[in-house]
Amino acid sequence: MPSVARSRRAESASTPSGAGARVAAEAPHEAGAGASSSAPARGGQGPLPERIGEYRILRKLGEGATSEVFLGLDEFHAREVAIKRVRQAAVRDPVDGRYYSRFFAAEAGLVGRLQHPHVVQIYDAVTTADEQYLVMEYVPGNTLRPYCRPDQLLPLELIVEIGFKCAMALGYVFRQGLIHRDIKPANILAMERAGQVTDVKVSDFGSVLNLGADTTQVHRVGSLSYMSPEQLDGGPLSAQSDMYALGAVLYHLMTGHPPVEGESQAATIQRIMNAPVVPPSARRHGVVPAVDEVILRALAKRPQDRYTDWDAFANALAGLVTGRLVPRGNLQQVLDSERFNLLRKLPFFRHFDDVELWEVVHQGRWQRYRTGHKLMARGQPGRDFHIIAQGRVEVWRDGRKVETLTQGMLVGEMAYLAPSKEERLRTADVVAVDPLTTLSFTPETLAQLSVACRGRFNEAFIEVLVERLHAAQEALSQHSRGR
Ligand SMILES: Nc1ncnc2c1ncn2[C@@H]1O[C@H](COP(=O)(O)OP(=O)(O)OP(=O)(O)O)[C@@H](O)[C@H]1O
Repeated sequence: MPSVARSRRAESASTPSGAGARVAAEAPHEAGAGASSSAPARGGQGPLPERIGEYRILRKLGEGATSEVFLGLDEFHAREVAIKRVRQAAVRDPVDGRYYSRFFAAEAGLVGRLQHPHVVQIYDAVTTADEQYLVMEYVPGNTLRPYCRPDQLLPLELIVEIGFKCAMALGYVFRQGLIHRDIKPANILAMERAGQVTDVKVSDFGSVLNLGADTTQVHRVGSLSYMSPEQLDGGPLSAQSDMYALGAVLYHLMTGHPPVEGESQAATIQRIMNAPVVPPSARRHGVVPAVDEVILRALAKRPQDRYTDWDAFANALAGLVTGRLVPRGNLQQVLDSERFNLLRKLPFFRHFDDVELWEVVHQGRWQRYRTGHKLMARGQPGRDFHIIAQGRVEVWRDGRKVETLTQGMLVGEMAYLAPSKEERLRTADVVAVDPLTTLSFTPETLAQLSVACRGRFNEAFIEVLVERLHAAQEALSQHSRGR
């Protein structure tokens, strides 16, 4: 939920709906490295509860202005969950209590609704006489907040990658008719492995604006440093308002400073409305003008000067990676965004939607092979199939080259699709003739995909097989005409 603090100006400003003005004051440089991102405004540090509802509590993960978040065990589904329990003192607050209840209700309204690999899933919302809590997907790691500190900045390329994933996720959210309204580093959870950020998930939908359902609005919800001019002004909100906020988060991650700072809240508000933003390149070595351009466009004062839609913003970010406009730094491996964009171009995946494509990126096995590598040998059993992501292979049978397969084509699917074990033998030798990258699946890894995604694979397989059948018939009829 958004931390709520009062801005004098915001309080005194009129709001069309008559609802109170809510501007969360962010203190950008107080970012701590721990899991807990903000000090509780009210309520104390109670002892760790043993259980919350049906969940066994393992430890505390963090706390915000209005709630505490615990790691719990969902024994029924055998999974760890994050449980966000609203502080009762906050709900009972005579002044702000009703807003806190609204924030809870907003998130509770999204149970089971948002299913995207880069959005934290909300599994359940529970209200009893004594407590209110949300049960969410557990994201092991931290928020992005510590990485805004000038001494802990992430590599540029990773920041752009984070931006791409968040833009895709927020595009998905917007297609559900929702505007997040409180995109800030503390609301983006970073999964970490061995101290490295490996993935991100957008969280905390307490401030969400449901375009289809919300008839009255609480205005000026959000966090000052990342708030768009129109949001601050109580104007109509659009996807471009979240775009501004994401641009501000990326700016902060790149430079260690929010795009606009003032000596006071009033000064910050004044600058957000009027002052030009210092380009990121002036604040971080290695940032090229193309990066400035992408970030500054998201931060344009007028919504119509930002990107027309989320895809355009995501593509502009991806273009920085593919165009090698951000230095590779320590990250030599292929990035998820590159993989995603590569698959998106392949005809095999043309019927997959973004969420399904992300599943493929995450679940498939990506491998590189050198030129000359024998990917498959005739007569050997095989259960996996490969999709050529980059490079070419030659198919040899009886000492004769029968085919050259290129990017986007399938290899080994016949053995994979064969109905019986005896038939699951490779019928040809397959050799890489270029440095090769493939994405492969076995029956086991494919079974881990969602039903919808497996359905897409089946559709694509059928299309490939029908194309092959046509090609074979064509070859046969040519052969018989030639005789
Ligand atoms: N799904 C999750 N998985 C792991 N940790 C989480 C999860 N959700 C929240 N946390 C941790 O709990 C902290 C507080 O969560 P959150 O920001 O949602 O609470 P809040 O009361 O809404 O805070 P605020 O009002 O400051 O935004 C986060 O900063 C994060 O460290």
